[in-house]
Amino acid sequence: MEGVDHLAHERNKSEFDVDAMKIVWAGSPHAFVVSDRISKLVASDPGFRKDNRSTLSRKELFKNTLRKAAYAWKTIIDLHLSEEEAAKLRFYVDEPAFTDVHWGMFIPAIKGQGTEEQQQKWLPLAYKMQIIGCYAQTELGHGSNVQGLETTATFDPQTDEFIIHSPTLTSSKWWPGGLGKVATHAIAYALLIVGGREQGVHGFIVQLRSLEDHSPLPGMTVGDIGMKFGNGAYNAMDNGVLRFDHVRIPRNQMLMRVSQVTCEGKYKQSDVPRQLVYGAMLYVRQTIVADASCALSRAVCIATRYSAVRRQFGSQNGGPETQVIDYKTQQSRLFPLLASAYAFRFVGEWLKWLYADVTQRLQANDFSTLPEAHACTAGLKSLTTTATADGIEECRKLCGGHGYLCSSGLPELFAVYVPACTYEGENTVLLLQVARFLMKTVSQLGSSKKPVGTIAYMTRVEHLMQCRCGVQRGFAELSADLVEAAVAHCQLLVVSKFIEKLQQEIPGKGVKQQLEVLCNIYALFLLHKHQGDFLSTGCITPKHAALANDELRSLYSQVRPNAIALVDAFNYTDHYLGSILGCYDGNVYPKLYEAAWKDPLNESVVPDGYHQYIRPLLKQEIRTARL
Ligand SMILES: CCCCCCCCCC/C=C\CCCCCCC/C=C/C(=O)SCCNC(=O)CCNC(=O)[C@H](O)C(C)(C)COP(=O)(O)OP(=O)(O)OC[C@H]1O[C@@H](n2cnc3c(N)ncnc32)[C@H](O)[C@@H]1OP(=O)(O)O
Ligand SMILES: Cc1cc2nc3c(=O)[nH]c(=O)nc-3n(C[C@H](O)[C@H](O)[C@H](O)COP(=O)(O)OP(=O)(O)OC[C@H]3O[C@@H](n4cnc5c(N)ncnc54)[C@H](O)[C@@H]3O)c2cc1C
Repeated sequence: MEGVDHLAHERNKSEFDVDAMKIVWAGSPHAFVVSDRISKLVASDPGFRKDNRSTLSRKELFKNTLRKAAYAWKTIIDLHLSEEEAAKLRFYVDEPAFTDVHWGMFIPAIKGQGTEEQQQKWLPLAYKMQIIGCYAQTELGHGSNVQGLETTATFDPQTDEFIIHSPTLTSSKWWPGGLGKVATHAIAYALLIVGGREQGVHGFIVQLRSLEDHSPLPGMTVGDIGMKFGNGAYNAMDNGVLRFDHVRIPRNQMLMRVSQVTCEGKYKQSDVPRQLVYGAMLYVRQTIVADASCALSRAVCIATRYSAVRRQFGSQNGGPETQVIDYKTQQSRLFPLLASAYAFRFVGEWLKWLYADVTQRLQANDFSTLPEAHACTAGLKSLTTTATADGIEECRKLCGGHGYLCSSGLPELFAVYVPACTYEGENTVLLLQVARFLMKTVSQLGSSKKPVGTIAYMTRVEHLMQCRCGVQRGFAELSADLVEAAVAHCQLLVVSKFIEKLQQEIPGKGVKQQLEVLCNIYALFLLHKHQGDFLSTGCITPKHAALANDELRSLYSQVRPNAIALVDAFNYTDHYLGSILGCYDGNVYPKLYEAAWKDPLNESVVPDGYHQYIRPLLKQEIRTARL
């Protein structure tokens, strides 16, 4: 039935002010207004249609992405959108594209690592998209180990230039988004060699393609690396390969905020720590954490709405069957994910604040909080992306067979999302960074250097004081356990930031109560999942574990009547959700039925290939047919 809200009875059950929750989710009334307006603008514009993506060939998909990116840019200019509105537009267009890396990595790298002069020269061009940049760090042979990169940048004092070269096959740049077919420029990372001495990896601005006809400049071999996981999905992005053959660039194209090379060939290090070369990664990891809550909430919204529509078993006297959302097993799989989506939202908000704080300090040459910011961005990026990728897949299973259809939106969401566990730092490698930071802190316990901020709790953990002398030994041997410790530390961060959020004033009838329920679910679910660790370390008793489990069940019952309203609070349009199972009105079956007939296979009743392959088989003519 068109126009009927099949989930109205669910919405009527809710016990809190959904509009007020929408503002909490968006972050502020202003953020809500912007997000709401831009999401509707994108949804209502046929230029941003995306429902046909899964049936396009790679070339069609890519060209369509180019068209959309150009159209989005035109929209931004025509409507005079602010940077905030433009970023929302990119978000709701919902398609990975070269523009993400241009705005998300190329520009931040120049801002963070370029001198004032370099920023003045390059940023205006980049902001107007008169040049399009990518971030070329990873190589065929080296991704995680940045110090192991093989591309060289050798200074030639005769010409005042760097010679950028790929000495081996494994030194070919491999993976950078936008590099394959679009970018005109790259921030290329290379081992700096000055006067025959290696000075570590640095970033260089390198022009790749002609600004006249887009052909690669002399000395560049560049192309796309090929199809990736999932049809459609991340294949809209032209991840690329690039080889340099003694490419010369002017000396002033080395990003020189951290260190400089003079025209006489002297290498000078400023007071700025070398780690700032990694600054763009710090920035992107922080945005990835914020994005995790979006991806997870989207999957949870689909699975929750569909779970309220779907009925199986339990019919009494010919009445309707039971909504699957009423099964305790469904609730125990779904509601912790709902709670996680909210938890990641708030920790993402906090991380944004932390990032802004560290950036401000860095500008004032205060580098004291950089290690903590690195540990937090790395650890939370790892934790939230792993949980989100797993959560999306769980949501697909929660939708049963229909979840496997592309029209559920979940396969594509998973395929687009799952590389977040690898890019911007492989998740285990990042957890090892957190472990290193934690172990360093433990080794300093008892000294005059008191842990502050997110590690202040360590002084209160007596057990840590006892093991501090042994922590410098056996890091590699114990790394699997240390990674678990790093996860636990990050979980503590997520829980504590959720609790801090609840200590703020939160207006709206019943809103705070709902958030308290979700916070308790998040914390108790973790306790339940890791109860073996809690019990074996004596942190809780078996009685505590049983109580936690009882409490969880009671909390699930409290969420149940509010579940649909809690996902409505994400305020996602049907366009953004891209899912028949998750559509706002819950009118799932007619929409699924209708969509099936739009599949290209159904364009003809008798399929192409019938006369060639099916008929000969049926007629037992297969041995004589030319296949
Ligand atoms: C107006 C219009 C507007 C339109 C708007 C549109 C908006 C669009 C916006 C889009 C926004 C965002 C979207 C982004 C899109 C993202 C797409 C994703 C694309 C993917 C890109 C990539 O993957 S890039 C490549 C990433 N690569 C990695 O992450 C490599 C991982 N490896 C590392 O980071 C390091 O090598 C490693 C951390 C493993 C270091 O290992 P190690 O060798 O042991 O360490 P060293 O190098 O020696 O370093 C030693 C010390 O440095 C510390 N440290 C390391 N990293 C950092 C860091 N980042 N910050 C600070 N400190 C760091 C380390 O801990 C050591 O410290 P110590 O004290 O010595 O122990
Ligand atoms: C979709 C996508 C987009 C990307 N975009 C870009 C881009 O725009 N620009 C760019 O420069 N790069 C990009 N990358 C590359 C990405 O940053 C790297 O793939 C990532 O950093 C992981 O490095 P790797 O591939 O070398 O993995 P590896 O390090 O080879 O990982 C393989 C395995 O080894 C393990 N491992 C590695 N080191 C250790 C260790 N020290 N201890 C224990 N275990 C270890 C890992 O945990 C993992 O299980 C992209 C990648 C993808 C998938």
